[in-house]
Amino acid sequence: MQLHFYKYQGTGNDFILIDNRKDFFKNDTKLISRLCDRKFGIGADGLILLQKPEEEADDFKMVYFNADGKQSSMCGNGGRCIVHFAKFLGIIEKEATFTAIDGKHLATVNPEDVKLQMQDIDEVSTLKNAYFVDSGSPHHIVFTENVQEIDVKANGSEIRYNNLYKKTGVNVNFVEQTGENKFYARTYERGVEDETLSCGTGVTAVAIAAFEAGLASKSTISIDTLGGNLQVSFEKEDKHYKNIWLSGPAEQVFKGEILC
Ligand SMILES: N[C@@H](CCC[C@H](N)C(=O)O)C(=O)O
Repeated sequence: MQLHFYKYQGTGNDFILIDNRKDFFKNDTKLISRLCDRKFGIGADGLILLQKPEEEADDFKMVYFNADGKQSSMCGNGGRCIVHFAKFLGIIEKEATFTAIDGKHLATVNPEDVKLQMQDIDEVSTLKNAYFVDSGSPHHIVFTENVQEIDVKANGSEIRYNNLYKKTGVNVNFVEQTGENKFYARTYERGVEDETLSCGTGVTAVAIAAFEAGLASKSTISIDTLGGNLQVSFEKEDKHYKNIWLSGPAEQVFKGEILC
């Protein structure tokens, strides 16, 4: 079969997007990992299916797979890319409502960025020298100095496979404070098993952890990644973080067909 695909990137976190409203693409771990392979396939950190909505109020449904071919939890950058794709396909104009594995999301598209509403966060766990936040995907967060010098793949994989997480895995973020309400984050992603250039649920988790740790005082936080800048804004009510929005650029890079 010839598979028609679109390649997207959101701050360097890259994805294969497939319009699967006609339901022709069936989940196939081996095929998805080959399509995501940078030598034998198209190359991507993950693959995303845009499906017909299951709920009447939605514009579409998002189904996300990591580069290892397995379906996973929420992808924030992928969520921003699929909203851009939905606009390209003419499904939406400036606003979107869609359902992903973690629930309902709202989004807006402008020429310069896509803003995506993330799920509310009720719990920030304090660990030994680290934080844990589930922002749709599970994130371990370490605040550190000299983040550019860290071997993210080696240190991240050690944490991802340790006894605390080895059953389900975790994404690992190394974060340096670079200014007032400004941070630099580097992320080891579960399912890619390597550092990616950016992680949307990762920076969301980092912003909430930074606020909770008293390292940030504003409710809009700027986070640089290897692939560009993302902004996270939120409101805190008691212990509850709500109205969380992740904003940043998303771009269609190319489209093509691949034999599979
Ligand atoms: N790149 C993503 C996160 C994708 C999911 C993650 N690898 C996991 O399996 O938890 C993002 O932008 O949020």
